[in-house]
Amino acid sequence: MNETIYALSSGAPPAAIGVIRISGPRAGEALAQLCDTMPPPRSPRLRQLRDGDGEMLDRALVLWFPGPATATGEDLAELHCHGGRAVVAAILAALGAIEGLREAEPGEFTRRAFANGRIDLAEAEGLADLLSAETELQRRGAMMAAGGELSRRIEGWRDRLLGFAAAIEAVIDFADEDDVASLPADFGNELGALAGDIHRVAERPATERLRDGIRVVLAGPPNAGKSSLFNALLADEAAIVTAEAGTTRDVLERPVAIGGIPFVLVDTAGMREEGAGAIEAIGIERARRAVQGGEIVLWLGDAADKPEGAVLVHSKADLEEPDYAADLEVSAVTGSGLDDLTNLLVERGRAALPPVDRLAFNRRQSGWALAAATYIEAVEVTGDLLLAAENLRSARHALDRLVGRDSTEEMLDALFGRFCIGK
Ligand SMILES: Nc1nc2c(ncn2[C@@H]2O[C@H](COP(=O)(O)OP(=O)(O)OP(=O)(O)O)[C@@H](O)[C@H]2O)c(=O)[nH]1
Ligand SMILES: [K+]
Ligand SMILES: [Mg+2]
Repeated sequence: MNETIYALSSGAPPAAIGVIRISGPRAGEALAQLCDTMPPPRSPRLRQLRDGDGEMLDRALVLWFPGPATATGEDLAELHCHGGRAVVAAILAALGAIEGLREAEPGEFTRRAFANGRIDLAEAEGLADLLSAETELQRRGAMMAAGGELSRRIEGWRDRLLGFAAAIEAVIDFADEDDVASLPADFGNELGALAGDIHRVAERPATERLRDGIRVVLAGPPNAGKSSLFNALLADEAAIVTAEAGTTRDVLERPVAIGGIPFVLVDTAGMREEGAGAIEAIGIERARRAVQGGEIVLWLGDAADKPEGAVLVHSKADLEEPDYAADLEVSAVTGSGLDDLTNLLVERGRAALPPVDRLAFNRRQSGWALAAATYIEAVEVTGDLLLAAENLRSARHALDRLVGRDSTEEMLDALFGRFCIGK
C-alpha cells in the first residue's frame, strides 16, 4: 500500500467548491509541487496551484495533514478548489502527471483508514450506510454505527469476556499448583447477563431492512383494483389500469417512503383459476411467489381465499358495501380509507424495522454476535474449565470478526466497493 492516491471527494462538477484529496507517502511532495510553498500542518492556506509547466490552474485553499493521525492514517493533503468542470479536470490531470500518484478506486480512502486502524469494520459499514441514506430513519440508524457507538458497545462486551477468561485461567493455574481456588459465586450469572445483552441487540431487526424497505404486496383476483391502489399509494400512475380483467401480467415493484418508513410496493397479476391465457398464467405464478415474499400482504378479494396473515382490504368502497368484515375499506378513486391504510402500513413497517435510537446490527454482524452468545452460553461453570476457556476464546474470536479483526479480502472488496470514488 505504498502508492499515493488522489480523487475528487466532493460531488460531481460543476459545483461551487471541489475538494480533492491526496493520500499516501508522496502526498506532501505532490502538494509542494502544486503550490510551491507548503502550508503549515493542519492549517488552511490560500495558494496558487500550478502544473509541472508552471501554468496556473486555480487559487485554492490547501490543507496539509501529516500522518499517521489523519483520516486515512497516512500523509493526507486536501485542495479546496473552484468546482468547475475544467478546473477540477486540470488539477486532477496535474496530479496524474506527478510520478507515483494514481487515481483512487471506490472507497479506497476509507479502506486505508480501516487498514491503518483509524476505523473498524462496524464503523466502515455504518459509513457506507450513512452515505447511501435517503431517509431520516436510515440516516439515524447509520449514524450510531458510523460514529463508533456500535464498536464501543462491542468493545465493552469484549472486555467483559477477557475478564471472565482471566478468572478461569487463574483457577486453572491454581489447580496446577494443587491449590484450592474457585470462580466467584455469581460468575455464571454474569456470563448469562453478557449473553443476554448480546442477544438483545442481535435479535433486533437487521439494519438492511432500512435500506431494502418493507415489501408490501397487493394481491387478489383480476380487476379488484390492485393497480389502482398501487398507483394511489405511490401518488404516481406507475401501473397500467384498465377495465379489462388480466391487465397486469408482471410483478411491478416501486420503492416509496410513507411516513418516513421505506417500503417497496409490489403490484401483481390478478389471481384466477380459469380463463387465464399463457402469459397471464405465468404472471399468476409470479404473483403467488410475490405473496410468499411479502412482509405485508394486502388481499383485495374474498375472505375465504385470503392468504394467511394477509390484511383483508375491501376495495372500490365507493361502489358497494362489503358483505363481510374487512380489515380496511378503501377507494382508490375517491381516496376514502387511504389514511387508514397508510397508518396501518406505517405502524406495521415501524415494528419490522430496527428501533430508532437503539443500536442494531446488519445481518453479517448479527451472525457473529449470535455465534459469540452461543459460545458464552455453552460455558459450564461447574464443568471442565479448559473447555470453558476454549468457549470464551471462540466467543472473543466471533466478536473480533464482528468488528473486522481478521476479515477476508472478498468481504472488504464487497464493502468498500459500495463507496464512491473519493471516499
Ligand atoms: N369506482 C371505482 N373503480 C375502481 C376502483 N379501483 C379500481 N377501479 C376500476 O376497476 C377497474 C380495474 O382496476 P385495476 O386497478 O386495473 O385492477 P387490478 O386489480 O389491477 O386488475 P388486474 O391487473 O387486471 O388484475 C378499472 O376500471 C378501475 O378504474 C375504485 O376504488 N373505485
Ligand atoms: K384491470
Ligand atoms: Mg393490475
